[in-house]
Amino acid sequence: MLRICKYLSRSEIGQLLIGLVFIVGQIWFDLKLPDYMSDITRLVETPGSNMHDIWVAGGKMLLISLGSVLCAIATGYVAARVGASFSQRLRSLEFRKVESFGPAEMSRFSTASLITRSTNDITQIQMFVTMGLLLLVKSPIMAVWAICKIAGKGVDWTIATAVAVGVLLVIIGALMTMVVPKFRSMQRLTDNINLVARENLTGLRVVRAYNAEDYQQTKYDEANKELSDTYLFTNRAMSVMMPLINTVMNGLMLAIYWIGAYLINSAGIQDKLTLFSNMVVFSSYSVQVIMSFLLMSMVFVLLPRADASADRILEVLDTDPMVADGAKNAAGAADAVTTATAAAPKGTVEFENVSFAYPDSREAMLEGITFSANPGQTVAFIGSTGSGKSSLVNLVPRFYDATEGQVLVDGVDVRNYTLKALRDKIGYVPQQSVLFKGTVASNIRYGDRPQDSADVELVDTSSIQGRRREAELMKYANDVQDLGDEQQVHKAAEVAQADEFIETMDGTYDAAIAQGGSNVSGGQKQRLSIARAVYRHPEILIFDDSFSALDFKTDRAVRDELAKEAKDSTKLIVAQRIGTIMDADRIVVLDDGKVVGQGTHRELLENCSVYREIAESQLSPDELAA
Ligand SMILES: Nc1ncnc2c1ncn2[C@@H]1O[C@H](COP(=O)(O)OP(=O)(O)OP(=O)(O)O)[C@@H](O)[C@H]1O
Repeated sequence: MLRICKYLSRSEIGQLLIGLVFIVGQIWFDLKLPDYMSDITRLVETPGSNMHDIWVAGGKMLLISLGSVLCAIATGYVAARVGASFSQRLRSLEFRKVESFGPAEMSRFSTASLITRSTNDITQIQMFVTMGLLLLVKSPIMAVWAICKIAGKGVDWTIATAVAVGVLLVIIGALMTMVVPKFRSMQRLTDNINLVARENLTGLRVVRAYNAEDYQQTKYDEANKELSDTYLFTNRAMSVMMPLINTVMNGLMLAIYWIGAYLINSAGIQDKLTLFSNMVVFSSYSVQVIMSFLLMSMVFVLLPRADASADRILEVLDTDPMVADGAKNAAGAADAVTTATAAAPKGTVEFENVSFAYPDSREAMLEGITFSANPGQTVAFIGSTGSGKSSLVNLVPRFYDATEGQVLVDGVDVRNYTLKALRDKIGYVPQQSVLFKGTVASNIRYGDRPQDSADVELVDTSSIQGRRREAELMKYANDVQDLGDEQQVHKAAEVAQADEFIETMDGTYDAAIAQGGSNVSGGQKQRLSIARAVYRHPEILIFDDSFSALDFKTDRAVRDELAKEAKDSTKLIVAQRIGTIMDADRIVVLDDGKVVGQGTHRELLENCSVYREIAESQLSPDELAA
């Protein structure tokens, strides 16, 4: 928990210190009250006291109570402010970190867990900062202060209070031993329930089609029951805490008055009044002592969960992605990039004896891959399912790094580029098209522009200047989003053969796209994904089986348009259909992670048996002979 505090900003630490002053003020006011109570008791008991003096003492008590309330409000205000801005920063930091993660880190954490970590876990931290941190500070100060106030006012009463505190500590200790491990497991169970719910929602159609609702329901019920049982256990255990503490508190009162009665009874007439007044004061302070332990026990309820959450958040924040920024790896990478870029023509892609194994696998998936693609050329990859085509093209934008050999773009090892510089050169169309909630146009002009900076500034929203800066940045981001060049958006859609169906949509380019593109067809999604890549005018276009959902005619039309409009871009195309790639300048045939043939369609038909088999299974004898 302490480690996460290093993410507190200076202004937040300052505000917490101000909060501390208010807490001390509140305690001072609270502990001042019994003094006036004692005065009033003495005045009431003393024959001939002036009524005016009692009113004055009562008035002071009221003012002191008001002071305590004001301090409590101020403390709550400061704590809420710090809690909100701190959790906002943690969420932003976690989001940034997750954005830098590659597939390896994503599979290590799982999407469901990352969502819980940036929502539920951060809420635990926020709750702790807003409530727990103050209690953590307040309760010991209050306990020590109250004990100092009663020290020396009566040995018997002090012993009774010490016994009550001892009993209280045993109760709290026993309860905490039972519930803390459960509190810790709660976050993991929340992950689990998110995982099951997410899987069910994303696979809803399959679940329905296979009548698997009962199966999913059982899975969800199991996860749900486990979480509910844990909640129930902890809440039941905690529900006995309050009555027990109340019993201890009432028992202590009883003991103080009982002891008091004995003491007053056996005291001389002149000491009776002092003893009585001491007893009243003592009982008030002992309540404060017990209250401070009660507050401490509340801290123990919040702390274990916040502590577990802090560990989970830090686990994400401390993870360095396997694919690191080039500038960090190689000193002077920027120079290397500039020099090499000047030397090699833009858009060159070379694989030099590249081997690759997935992080969780010992066997190499790709072995000894060597080929090159010159600017403007189309290089296609074909091979049976699982032969490693996607794994190969994924090495260019560095979703993974080669385990051996080198992948070079424009003559420079991709590991030497900053990720932004490298990815600015690339337009990537994934195997499964991904669209984002927004409009058709916002999906086509999606992404950073090359001139944009790599990182958005992380502002400190705990200060007024920070919140102003945040508003400015958000306004800028919104303005920039609306800026895209309309003509280029239309042109990209034309190249991807998406313009026709966009024109028929309600609102055309401003038509709404639902989350994940669920309101357009698979082929339409693919075309919009292609348009998004084309819009960037990148040096290198990567199509990972991106024509599979297109009919033959559209497939042909897209390739013709690409040849015209993106003639300067190097195109790497992964495909299953021979028809899609037979015009490519070079076709690389993969089998079980190795290159088994390279050349043009004609050359491969003659000298690559794997290619010939694929071709014969897809083309008619006339087409083969053509
Ligand atoms: N993230 C991963 N972790 C471990 N192994 C993986 C991962 N992704 C793919 N593989 C394995 O790598 C092999 C090649 O997968 P890849 O997706 O590159 O094949 P592909 O040729 O593109 O197949 P397809 O034509 O079906 O898309 C497969 O055997 C697959 O099981």
